[in-house]
Amino acid sequence: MAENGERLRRTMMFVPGNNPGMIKDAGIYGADSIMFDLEDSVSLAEKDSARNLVYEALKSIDYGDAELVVRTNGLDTDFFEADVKMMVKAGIDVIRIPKTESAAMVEEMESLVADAEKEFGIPVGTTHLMAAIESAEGVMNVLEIAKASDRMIGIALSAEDYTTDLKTHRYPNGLELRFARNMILNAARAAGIAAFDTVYTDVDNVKGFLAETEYIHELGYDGKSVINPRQIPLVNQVYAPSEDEIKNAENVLAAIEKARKAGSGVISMNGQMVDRPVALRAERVMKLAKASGLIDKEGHYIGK
Ligand SMILES: CC(=O)SCCNC(=O)CCNC(=O)[C@H](O)C(C)(C)COP(=O)(O)OP(=O)(O)OC[C@H]1O[C@@H](n2cnc3c(N)ncnc32)[C@H](O)[C@@H]1OP(=O)(O)O
Ligand SMILES: O=C([O-])CC(=O)C(=O)O
Ligand SMILES: [Mg+2]
Repeated sequence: MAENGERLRRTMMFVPGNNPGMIKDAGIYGADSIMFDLEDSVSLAEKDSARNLVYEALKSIDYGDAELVVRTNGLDTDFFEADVKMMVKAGIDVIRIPKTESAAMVEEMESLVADAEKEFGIPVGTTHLMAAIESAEGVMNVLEIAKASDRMIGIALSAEDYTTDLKTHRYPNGLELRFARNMILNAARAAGIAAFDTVYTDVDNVKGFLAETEYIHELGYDGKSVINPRQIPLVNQVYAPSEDEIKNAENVLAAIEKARKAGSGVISMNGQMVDRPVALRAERVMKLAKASGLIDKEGHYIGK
């Protein structure tokens, strides 16, 4: 399984935990993170068999560099403890907590995960957590949720449940999600973790999906939960920097290096001030360019 820590998470693909075919092939589509779902895509009758299926897949299938995530059933269900135990035993990278409403819920999950790590001889702290924000209560408490544990790598908007809770539904312009999207992004940044946007369920609507992805990319989101492999290249396309952005980032990094050698933290580049935040943005552009296959080993633009 992949290392956690600072990594690109443009796409996190939901894979229903009761679907052997989808589970078997989930690694071939190039998702940055693969999320096996034991919660809402699995019927009550299939909860135990899905858990076993995902466990066996994690033990036997090579998913390459993808980060492996599982969405367990909720803390208030009869399946939650067994889900956590088996997924930790399988060595999952990240557990996605559904319908998170408070720091106490993250702490409860953390305690169970720590017990399982001890039981299975896994170093305590290995398994990371993320929280899905799916209700008004979750949005109002999002900062305490984001900061609730050192294991937290991200928080995600889950707009299907959230709009149901708000007594609205999803509209093409996304106005009903504005408050939650801004709250979640700001809480993630305040806590130093990743922010993921919600799924887009109208899988055949490429135009609508691209518009939503461009919007959350502009807001600053790290990436998006997706439900279908066809959505992966579309997200990657939006997150791929342009030639101009890459060349500018190269110049910024060269300029800041020149400044550093001269003992300064700031330099002028074609009349524009370059300092630390500009350099940090340039580094992120280069990281995305590399992931998008747009630069060579030396870090130079090689085109699309
Ligand atoms: C509100 C929530 O909780 S959302 C999260 C829970 N929901 C999910 O996890 C849904 C996951 N997605 C799916 O089940 C499906 O993609 C659907 C129902 C949305 C669309 O189904 P289809 O239109 O039949 O998919 P499509 O024709 O694009 O499938 C193409 C291929 O991709 C595979 N595929 C589709 N979705 C996924 C997926 N999420 N993970 C892995 N493989 C997938 C299919 O098995 C198919 O493979 P094949 O060509 O080898 O047969
Ligand atoms: O996390 C998601 O985007 C999917 C989900 O459960 C929801 O929208 O309620
Ligand atoms: Mg949900």
